[in-house]
Amino acid sequence: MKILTAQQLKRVDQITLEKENITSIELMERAANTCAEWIIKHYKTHHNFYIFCGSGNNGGDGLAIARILKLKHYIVSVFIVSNAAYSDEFEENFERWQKTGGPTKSLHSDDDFPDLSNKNIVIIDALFGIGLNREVKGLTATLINTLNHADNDIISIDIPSGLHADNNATNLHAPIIRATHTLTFELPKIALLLPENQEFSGSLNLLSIGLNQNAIAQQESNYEWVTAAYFHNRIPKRNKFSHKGTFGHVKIVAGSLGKIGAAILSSKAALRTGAGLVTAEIPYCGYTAMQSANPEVMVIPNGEKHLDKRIDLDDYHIAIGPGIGINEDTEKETIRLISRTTEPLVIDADALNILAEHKEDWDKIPRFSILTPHPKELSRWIGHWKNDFEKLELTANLAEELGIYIIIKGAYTTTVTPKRNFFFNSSGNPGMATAGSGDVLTGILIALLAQGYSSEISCLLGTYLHGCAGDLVALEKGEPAVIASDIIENLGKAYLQLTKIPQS
Ligand SMILES: NC(=O)C1=CN([C@@H]2O[C@H](COP(=O)(O)OP(=O)(O)OC[C@H]3O[C@@H](n4cnc5c(N)ncnc54)[C@H](O)[C@@H]3O)[C@@H](O)[C@H]2O)[C@@H](O)CC1
Ligand SMILES: Nc1ncnc2c1ncn2[C@@H]1O[C@H](COP(=O)(O)OP(=O)(O)O)[C@@H](O)[C@H]1O
Ligand SMILES: [K+]
Repeated sequence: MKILTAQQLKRVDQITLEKENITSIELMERAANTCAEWIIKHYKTHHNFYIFCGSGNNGGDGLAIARILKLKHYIVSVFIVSNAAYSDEFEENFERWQKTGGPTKSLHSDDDFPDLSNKNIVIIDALFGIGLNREVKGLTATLINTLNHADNDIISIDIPSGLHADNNATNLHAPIIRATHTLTFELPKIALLLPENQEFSGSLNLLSIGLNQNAIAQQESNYEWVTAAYFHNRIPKRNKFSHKGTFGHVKIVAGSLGKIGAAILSSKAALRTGAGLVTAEIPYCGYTAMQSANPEVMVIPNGEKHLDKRIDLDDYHIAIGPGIGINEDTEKETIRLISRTTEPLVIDADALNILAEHKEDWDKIPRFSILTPHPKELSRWIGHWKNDFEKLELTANLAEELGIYIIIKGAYTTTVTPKRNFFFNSSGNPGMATAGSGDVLTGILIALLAQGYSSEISCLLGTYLHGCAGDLVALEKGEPAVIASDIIENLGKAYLQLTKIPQS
């Protein structure tokens, strides 16, 4: 699903109106109904809503939501930041709201702000949507700060008011609503997916309002939101006569004294993702641990406590890095490895840290290799970034120059491609911020490459499956209890969910 700019979304709104022969008011009514449905479902015990409306169509949404909730017997009050000009849809919905007889207050100064000492009152923020294009100032700025200081839940409609939908980088210190939940229409807005804006959106909920899908597909965008739908028809069935050779031989080059667990996790994840054969090349000190934990894995010992010998290539699909540590010998062998193969590698953890120090060797990294840095590791490759857009641009420069894929790990893990496309992963949860969860991703990625998936699909499918398995664990055990081994154990279920193969 594409991620569009505010301007493109307005175009899509317009095409939807023409193609479906509906009015803007009718589309707004759809949007409001979907929001009201969500609110009623999630706030069963709250009966009192304060709805703050701006003068544009976001305010129009707020007024329509107010009416729908009022007609369902909730206690609703509307507050309008007074303005010289209101949009037509606002005017129409204001009239409809007034007919319900619900209370309305115009805000002319902060003396008009309501008392928010009752924490059970739920605030609905319909001040600004994606039409906002400059910093919020004056009374609305004061109102946003006041709402942020209250302890009430805030539900933002479409986007937290004050946030610029496309690029908020220069607006970070402006007044912006800090929502508990954001109900955004149809597609996520790019600003909602970037870590620098994390304090604003709260839980992000995508609500479909039936925008024209062809119109969305026609818009040019190199930002994509990856959901289960992306993989429809992209995961081939296993051939009845296939054998373990069909699904590739993975080699996990990993581990050092005290960090053998990383190698165990990556190897197991590769098996659970469907690699035909898995060999772990690890220091001898991990031999027994690996054989006991993963009897299916073959082991090639390399070094005593750390990797210090030449790594054989053979026909392996190789991932290198988890737990290898930073040691002179290991450094030498890592660089030797990238220089000797043209097959895509998965490069993670300390292999990333080692290579970050050897810029002169970067051009030896095989094309279409996959690098999996978390932001700290990434900064060793691209240096400091001023904002998240610059981070994406600098990463794309590197991906393009070296012809590689870079997976920036974190919430909404982002795959950056050599063609400068950015894929944001929709699955996963903060429970996955736990030791070894990145090692699991490495095993998944190399197993997908071994099975013949392209580097691009391996990145997208790998990050999606990883997140989906993490979500299944969180659902069952709660986010704090998620551990890397559980993610591995749920890879099968995640795969079944994605391919909808009935479980018998
Ligand atoms: N048919 C449609 O167009 C639909 C629109 N929808 C809603 O409409 C929203 C977009 O509405 P609009 O384009 O009217 O814009 P907004 O309601 O987001 O607000 C922008 C309005 O505020 C003014 N403004 C911009 N920056 C300002 C600032 N810093 N200080 C004060 N005023 C400022 C603009 O001139 C404009 O009047 C969406 O986010 C969504 O909530 C939804 O109802 C879906 C359907
Ligand atoms: N808040 C989050 N939401 C979703 N996924 C997350 C979050 N935090 C971390 N993750 C995922 O967990 C993994 C952590 O990897 P990494 O930092 O390399 O951990 P480790 O080195 O312990 O294995 C990544 O795949 C990352 O995307
Ligand atoms: K809003």
